[in-house]
Amino acid sequence: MSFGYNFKKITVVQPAKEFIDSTLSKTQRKTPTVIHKHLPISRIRGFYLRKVKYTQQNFHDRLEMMLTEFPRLEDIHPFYSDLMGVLYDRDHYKLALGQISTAKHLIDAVARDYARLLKFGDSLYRCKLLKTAALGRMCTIVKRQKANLEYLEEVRQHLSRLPSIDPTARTLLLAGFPNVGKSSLINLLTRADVEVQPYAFTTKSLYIGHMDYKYLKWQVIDTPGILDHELEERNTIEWQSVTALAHLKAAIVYIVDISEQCGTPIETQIALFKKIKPLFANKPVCVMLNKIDITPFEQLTPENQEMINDFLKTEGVKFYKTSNVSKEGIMDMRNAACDELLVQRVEAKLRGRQADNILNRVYVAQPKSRDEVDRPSVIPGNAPQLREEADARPKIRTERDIELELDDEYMLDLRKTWDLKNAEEAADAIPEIWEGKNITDFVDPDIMTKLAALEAEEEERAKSGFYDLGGEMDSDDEEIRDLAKVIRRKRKIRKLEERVDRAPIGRAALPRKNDKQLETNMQDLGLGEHIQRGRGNYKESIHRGRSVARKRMKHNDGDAMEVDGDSGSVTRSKSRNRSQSHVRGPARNQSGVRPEEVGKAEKLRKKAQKNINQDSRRGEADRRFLDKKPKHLFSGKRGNGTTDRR
Ligand SMILES: Nc1nc2c(ncn2[C@@H]2O[C@H](COP(=O)(O)OP(=O)(O)OP(=O)(O)O)[C@@H](O)[C@H]2O)c(=O)[nH]1
Ligand SMILES: [Mg+2]
Repeated sequence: MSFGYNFKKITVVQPAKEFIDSTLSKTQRKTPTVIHKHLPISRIRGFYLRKVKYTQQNFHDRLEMMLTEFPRLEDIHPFYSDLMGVLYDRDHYKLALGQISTAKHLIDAVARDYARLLKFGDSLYRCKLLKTAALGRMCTIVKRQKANLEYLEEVRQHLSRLPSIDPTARTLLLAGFPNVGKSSLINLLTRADVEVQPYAFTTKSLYIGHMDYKYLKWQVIDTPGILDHELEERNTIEWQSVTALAHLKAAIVYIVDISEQCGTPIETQIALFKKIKPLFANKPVCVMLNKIDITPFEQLTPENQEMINDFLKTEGVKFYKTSNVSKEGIMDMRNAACDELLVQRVEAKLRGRQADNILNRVYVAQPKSRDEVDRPSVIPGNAPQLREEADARPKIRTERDIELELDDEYMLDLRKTWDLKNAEEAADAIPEIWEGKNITDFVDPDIMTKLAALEAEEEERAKSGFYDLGGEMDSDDEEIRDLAKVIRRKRKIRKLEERVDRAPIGRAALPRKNDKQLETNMQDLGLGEHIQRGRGNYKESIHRGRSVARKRMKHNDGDAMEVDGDSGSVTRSKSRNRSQSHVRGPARNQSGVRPEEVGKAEKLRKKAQKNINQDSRRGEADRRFLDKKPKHLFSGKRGNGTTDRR
């Protein structure tokens, strides 16, 4: 709606029960849930106080939102104010909002009282009881608003479906008895598709349609029919029409069915017009004598003709004989009504202060000739001579001319235009500066000679066949590679075989790291290298060949060969695993650190971790949903069972 009312965007009003459920559930979800009686009492109090405050805040916010979103009857256009008054009962509406406001204050008061009481709570149990009482009282207050909330929701739904009538726009308002052809007319004038039926009270509420006239936008409003009786006896349906007639500054089109097909005598229709005429004060009024296709004016009974002739004498009202079926007179009537309204609106605007203000600000310039003298254009006498001189002057050869002349060979040289004291300096090199240093200062003056020498050397090498050797070595290379492949394969096979031999049956190999302590002990005893991995009993560990062999080799001991015995050429450890362990790098916390600084690094690591550990200690607020969809939050409506689990 362009005029500032947005009745369509009011938030849904939940029924009391759902309102309470969702608010309590929110408290449950958003506040800590674990407290212990051994904790300091201040913490216990804070825990429950938070729950009370949080619930109050939520109730408060939701109620406050209702109060701000539902329009206040005093603040909106009188048309809407009255229409809402008629449709929803002004008193009921105001009372409902008033009670919501009271409920809001009561909830605030409850929270305040219990917050005070909670300060004296001396045990978890008492604090909990106080919290329960506070929440319970708040819920009771909301529960009492059940009827109001339901009513407001109905109002909200109805409001959102009200036609978007702009009370200030250019409007044609159709009025008359039921069944005279108002809806037929709006369907003719606009694209509104209002229901047309041959019985009374087809239209039961206001309808709006839009049309263009004189490049302006117009709204046409169809109203329910009005019966001829006293104001007090009118029903809600009729009252809507009366409200529109009373408050909208529109051109009124009053329709009279002269064929009496609608079931109402002409006399009654004219009587109604006279009765509601005060509502038309200061508005352009057109009367349509409708359905002339059924009964033309001439075929009316003499009494009726006379009555209408009398009626025609009414001052300030224009009459048109029309038919919605043959469309006779419809456009004349519409144009006249619109024109009249336009004139009236312009006059009203000019009367207002706003128009004055605009005229004061706008100045419309109206040029006037200063005298009657004829002033033809003048060409100075020496003009041809000046032109000749200009032509005779030698032409300047521009850079563009040169470019066109030279075509591809052209090079833009901006230096030639430089105006220097010594003209030859124009071609000087300009020092190139990079990071505050002159680049030429860093150029090796002999770089070119050095490069030449290098190139000469390269050439020499190429000539002497230095680079040709590569191809010949290829065959040798391949042999070595093949051999390496065979060796690698053999090694792999042997490794696998050994593993098969040595695998303890039914017992997992003990990972080495678990034996740290024992290992060091063994090392202290000088047995470090003899730990038999994967076996439990270290005392029974066998001496392997390699380490001994190595030691002896260190001492140049000839007996080394004898220890292995089986092979004369290769000295090999009996444990392949062991023999390859030294290939693994140092421990992760030692790699990249100097050995003497390992301790220090470890200390630093622990220190850095300390704060993190302290901060991430799990507390009561670390609420985790082990169950991602806790039943009580997702299981929808509850049955008749207890609700005390909150
Ligand atoms: N012959 C004829 N019938 C018409 C004319 N205008 C309306 N009607 C008929 O009159 C009947 C009532 O027309 P509506 O347009 O529904 O009348 P209404 O004033 O909107 O009636 P309510 O909505 O009940 O107040 C319908 O059957 C129309 O076809 C007309 O100019 N000539
Ligand atoms: Mg109608």
